[in-house]
Amino acid sequence: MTADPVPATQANGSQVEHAIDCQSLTYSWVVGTDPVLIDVDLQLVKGDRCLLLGANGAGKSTLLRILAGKKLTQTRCCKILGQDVFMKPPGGVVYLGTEWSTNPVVRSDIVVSHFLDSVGGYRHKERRDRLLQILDVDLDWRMHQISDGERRRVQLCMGLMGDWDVLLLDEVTVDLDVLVRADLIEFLVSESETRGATIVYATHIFDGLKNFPTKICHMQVGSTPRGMVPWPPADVPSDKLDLFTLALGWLREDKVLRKDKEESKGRIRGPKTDTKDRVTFYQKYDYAH
Ligand SMILES: Nc1ncnc2c1ncn2[C@@H]1O[C@H](COP(=O)(O)OP(=O)(O)OP(=O)(O)O)[C@@H](O)[C@H]1O
Repeated sequence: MTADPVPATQANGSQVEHAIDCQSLTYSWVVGTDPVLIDVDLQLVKGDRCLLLGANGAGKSTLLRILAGKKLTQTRCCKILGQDVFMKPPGGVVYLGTEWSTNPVVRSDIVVSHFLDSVGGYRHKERRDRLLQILDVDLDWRMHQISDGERRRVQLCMGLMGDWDVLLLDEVTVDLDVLVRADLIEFLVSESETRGATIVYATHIFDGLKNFPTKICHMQVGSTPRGMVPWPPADVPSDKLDLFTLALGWLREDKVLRKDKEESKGRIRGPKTDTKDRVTFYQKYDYAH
């Protein structure tokens, strides 16, 4: 049993009210195996918009799923709006991930207006109608006859039409066309600026995002060594801000680190040509033909 996380303190001695407060989170998918998250810290105040940036397999989705209360962790170190995300999940937290669109229910013959009503759309008519416009959704679409991007737009409308305070977005904008994506980003910025909504957004696509984040969290092979990096950086003029170049530099660093880490455990990616008794796929293919 570990102690509760320590609340941060401001310069004047008062405690900061965190919207998300995750400290020293370590997590293994299978107990007793190597952790995929090691001492992860993620602390955001209301109104923050955090870009979660890292290589494939770095642990972004795992972290977002834990924050969404979908995974039981051995230590109690994640709070949202002051409440333990698993033991006492707070209201107002929306998690949107890619797995939703593979659910057979959302690919069945159901009209979008019925679908949205079935998840409470009639209770949030004003916001639902605003989102229908931003996301350019046709209420007469049938869920089994629409494209992946159109289905994603319905998912976003469904997720965002209620009263949410914290939004956890896991790469769900990847199949949106650029116009819908740009309008959605603008909507999210206005939600955080006007009513203090807090957003964590994991993505590999940085187009049109340079004015989105207030903080960047670099997830490096399961850790967060840089903490919360303020964005935009004070010393860089706005025409020189470049998320893509920043990400590329960090991911090159991560690749070396991950390789060293894996090699120290005897794991090597790529073709297996390093041992005497092991033949590669191509060698096997040659023998067989
Ligand atoms: N169900 C699972 N069981 C065991 N290990 C898993 C499981 N899901 C993910 N992992 C492992 O956890 C690590 C982190 O995966 P995660 O999906 O969080 O990465 P990610 O940063 O979101 O990657 P991507 O950018 O590819 O979405 C990976 O090494 C992955 O192999």
